Amino acid sequence: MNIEKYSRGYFMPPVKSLKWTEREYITESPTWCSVDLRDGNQALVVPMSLEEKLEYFQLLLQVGFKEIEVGFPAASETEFAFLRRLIEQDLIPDDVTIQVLTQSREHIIRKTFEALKGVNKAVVHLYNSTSVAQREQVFKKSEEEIIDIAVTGAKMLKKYADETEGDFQFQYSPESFTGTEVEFALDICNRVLDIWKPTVKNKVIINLPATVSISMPHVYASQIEYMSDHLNYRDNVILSLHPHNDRGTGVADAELGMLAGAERVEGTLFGNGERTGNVDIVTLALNMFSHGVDPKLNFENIPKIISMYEELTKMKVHERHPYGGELVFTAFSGSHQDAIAKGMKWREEKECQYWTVPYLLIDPMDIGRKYEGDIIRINSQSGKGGIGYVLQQKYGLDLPAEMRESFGYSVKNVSDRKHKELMPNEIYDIFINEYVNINTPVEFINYKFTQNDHYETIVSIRMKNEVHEFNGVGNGRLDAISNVLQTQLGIYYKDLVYKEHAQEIGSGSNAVSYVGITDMDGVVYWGCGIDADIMTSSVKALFSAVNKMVSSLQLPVDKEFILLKK
Ligand SMILES: CC(=O)SCCNC(=O)CCNC(=O)[C@H](O)C(C)(C)COP(=O)(O)OP(=O)(O)OC[C@H]1O[C@@H](n2cnc3c(N)ncnc32)[C@H](O)[C@@H]1OP(=O)(O)O
Ligand SMILES: CC(C)C(=O)C(=O)O
Repeated sequence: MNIEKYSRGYFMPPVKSLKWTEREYITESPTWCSVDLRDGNQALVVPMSLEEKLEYFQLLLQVGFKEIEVGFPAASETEFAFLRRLIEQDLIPDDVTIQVLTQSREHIIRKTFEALKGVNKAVVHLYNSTSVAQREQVFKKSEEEIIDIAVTGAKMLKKYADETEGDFQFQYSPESFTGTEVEFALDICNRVLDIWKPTVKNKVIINLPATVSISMPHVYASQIEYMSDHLNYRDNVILSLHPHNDRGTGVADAELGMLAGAERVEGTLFGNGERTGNVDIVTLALNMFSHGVDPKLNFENIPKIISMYEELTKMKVHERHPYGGELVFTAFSGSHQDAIAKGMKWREEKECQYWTVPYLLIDPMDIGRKYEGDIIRINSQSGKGGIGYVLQQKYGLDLPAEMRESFGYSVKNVSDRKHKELMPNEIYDIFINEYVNINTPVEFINYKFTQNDHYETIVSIRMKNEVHEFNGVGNGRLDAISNVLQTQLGIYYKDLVYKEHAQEIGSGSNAVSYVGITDMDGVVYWGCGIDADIMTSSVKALFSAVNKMVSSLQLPVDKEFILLKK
């Protein structure tokens, strides 16, 4: 690769400006300005139609934006008509301020104010490019001539605003700020401010865009801090950021920029915008949770926001997109699933105030995602914790820890062989087929018990189509039946373990029992019984475990019953 072709194209402030490094976190949310309908829209393959813009505008209102750049009215008929529609049909709520963008060219400014006629209030946003590259290559102008574009535009805005009814606030962006010498950017902004003379009542927005992000975020933060410290009329200036994401650091730029003194951020939903996009306001806003700060935007139903966004922009939210992506709350891998399942249980038991579940930055439910099917999904990388969690959450089956392990391997193997993710119903089917009410080759039919100082049983068992009755005794009922299996059928095992619970999910409320037995070589076999009757469920669990052992050891079953060598 031809690395000699590249070098740094940004400028550090003339004096080091690093106070932001000492601020640990953001203490309040900035003023958000959505530029979806302008910067986002201008980057779409097919910009939105008027009706689509109207629908998107409603979406932005629902999310809670109070400042919305609605377009570049001089750009096209649709842009112009959209603004007219908003004004004429009184679609702008009183607590929302719309914003429009204009170049510093008189016919464009005139058209912009024509489009604004009748508006109650609006931000009029003037820009011109200031970077070395743009001055030299695009405008072919000196610094003074570039300043003149800005100053002339600022004067024109003032003139047209004076001639037009409505409250107008002004915004200026030294476009391509990140490629501009910081002193020059400061000078041009101050020259514009001198024209507009901001007051407490009518503050001016100075917007410092990372039009193209060309440095690491700490450089941008230092540039912002320097500007914040040296701008004239600072108390009457709202310092705004407009990061793009060329280096993949749009969010970092915005966060460090806020630490450095910015009070406002322009961005878009899911980061739509020119090239790699504008900074993603969904991410920035939800990141506020990690500072314990209320972002004052409502993303309670992110699935609905995504579906509207995708429909209107024809863009896709990537599966790994922070917060919004389909897979961002999903763990496939075993150790993550195990930690999440334990963390969720801990949270339930301890009634924790703060969200601390491992691997999950926020509670997915807070943004309209669900636990079921979202958090833990199963493939060949999964483990017993996650697989057990799915069975428990979806089907109310709380397997003993040791059984989870053995079942976990069965499920992983199926997923590995089939080379696919397994859905909860497939996992359930594997469980039912492998463990529940297994009745071949030794089929449990029924039992009777009598109780003295011990239990006596008569148990009916079918083998090879013939039903036999056996008598047995034991300390408990399950023990009595287990003794029949061992002493009369010759199916020997040891270390019987047992667990049961009510199945609260699904139809009816069945009892679920789990039995583990160990053969003479130390191999453990598990079975499960599900039945309306708790005793029957435990007997079925025992027979299931026994049948698994008989089948695995290929023990002969005939009229003479099973004769074990050991
Ligand atoms: C970083 C950003 O996102 S900035 C916003 C960019 N958005 C858009 O461009 C979308 C909407 N734009 C448009 O529809 C059109 O570009 C219009 C209507 C604004 C202007 O259209 P046109 O005049 O036909 O074409 P074009 O945009 O190519 O104009 C370029 C001219 O404007 C000048 N120019 C560009 N930006 C500015 C500015 N901010 N202020 C003053 N002049 C400017 C250029 O130097 C060039 O001048 P030249 O003709 O002397 O060479
Ligand atoms: C108009 C300005 C703010 C812009 O969109 C940019 O610089 O990216």
